Amino acid sequence: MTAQLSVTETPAAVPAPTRGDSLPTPHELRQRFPVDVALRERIQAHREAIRAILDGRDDRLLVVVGPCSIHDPRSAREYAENLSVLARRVEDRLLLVMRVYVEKPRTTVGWKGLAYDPHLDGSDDMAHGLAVSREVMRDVATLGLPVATELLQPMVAPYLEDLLAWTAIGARTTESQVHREMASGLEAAVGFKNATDGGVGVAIDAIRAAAHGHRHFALDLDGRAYMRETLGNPHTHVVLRGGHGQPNYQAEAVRACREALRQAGLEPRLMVDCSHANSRKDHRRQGEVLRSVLDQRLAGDRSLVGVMLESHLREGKQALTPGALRYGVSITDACLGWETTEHLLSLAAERLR
Ligand SMILES: O=C[C@H](O)[C@H](O)COP(=O)(O)O
Ligand SMILES: C=C(OP(=O)(O)O)C(=O)O
Repeated sequence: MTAQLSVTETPAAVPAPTRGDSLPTPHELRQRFPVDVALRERIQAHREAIRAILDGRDDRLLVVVGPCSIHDPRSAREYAENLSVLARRVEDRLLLVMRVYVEKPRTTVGWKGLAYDPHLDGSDDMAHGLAVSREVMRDVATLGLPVATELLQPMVAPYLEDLLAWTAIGARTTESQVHREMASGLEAAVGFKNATDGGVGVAIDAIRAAAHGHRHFALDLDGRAYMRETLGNPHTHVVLRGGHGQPNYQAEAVRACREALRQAGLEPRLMVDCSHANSRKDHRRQGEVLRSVLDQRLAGDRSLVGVMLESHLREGKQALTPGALRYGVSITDACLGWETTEHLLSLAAERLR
């Protein structure tokens, strides 16, 4: 017999999603913030420099460094100016790439980044968010710095990817087929983070999947759906970021990952994220992790091709309290301050000389 619902048990109606504002197409934003020939060549040179490090043709250390998230274009530009000066000072031993992270993956909910909510007030002015994200990235690249970001929402990629020299696929999306497909068609090198539980296997699977060509659903520069055919991206690597509060930057964990890569028939190349679970979310510990990576490199481990640091103008983090934000302080994960960052990277270059 069919169960009857009494009047009081009427199921609640599921609210239909509402249609918000239209967004500009990637083509429109590329026209508004164009990349001229000189800048395009510079970005290509940045990509090539990163590929050379990954291929072992350049023995410098790749350093992806910058704010956990960009929330204020002015402080991002000031940070980029500082970093570009430092980049020139250490360029003989380090290739500095700036984190310009405009999308944030959240464990549950929270502010999702500049591209989503540029006014930091829940108004989610995404049209402006995309524009300001592209503008900041272009400014950073114009200063001569290679740009890194995490690509989270595949629809966002066509708005930004011509500006990117290095891309992360985050711990929460490394296992996603959609992200592996996207990575397989990027010109920039891609770092796949290990999973949030510390599992490295998903990042190794991701490298194999992204190395393949794919046909997948995508949007073109005019926002039309199409079938995208990719050739596969051979310039990818694992990023060890620790998991569930346990670090995985120490020699034993690095050796285990290197072996797993070899067994999968892949080049052993790794980046260590000095933040996240590797610092146990204490930004002050990032220096310790960096020192360990340098010790391992100097002891002969050439599989360690890069490090990542979360750093802003000022140390720590702050709650997102509209109208009461301190300039240059992260509103997502806690970061190293500029002076400490400069000191650590100057020392790192000195040790590698
Ligand atoms: O890198 C930033 C955070 O670790 C990541 O976005 C998750 O943040 P949440 O756990 O605060 O949501
Ligand atoms: C979100 C990030 O890292 P993960 O994916 O490792 O948590 C990040 O680097 O900003």
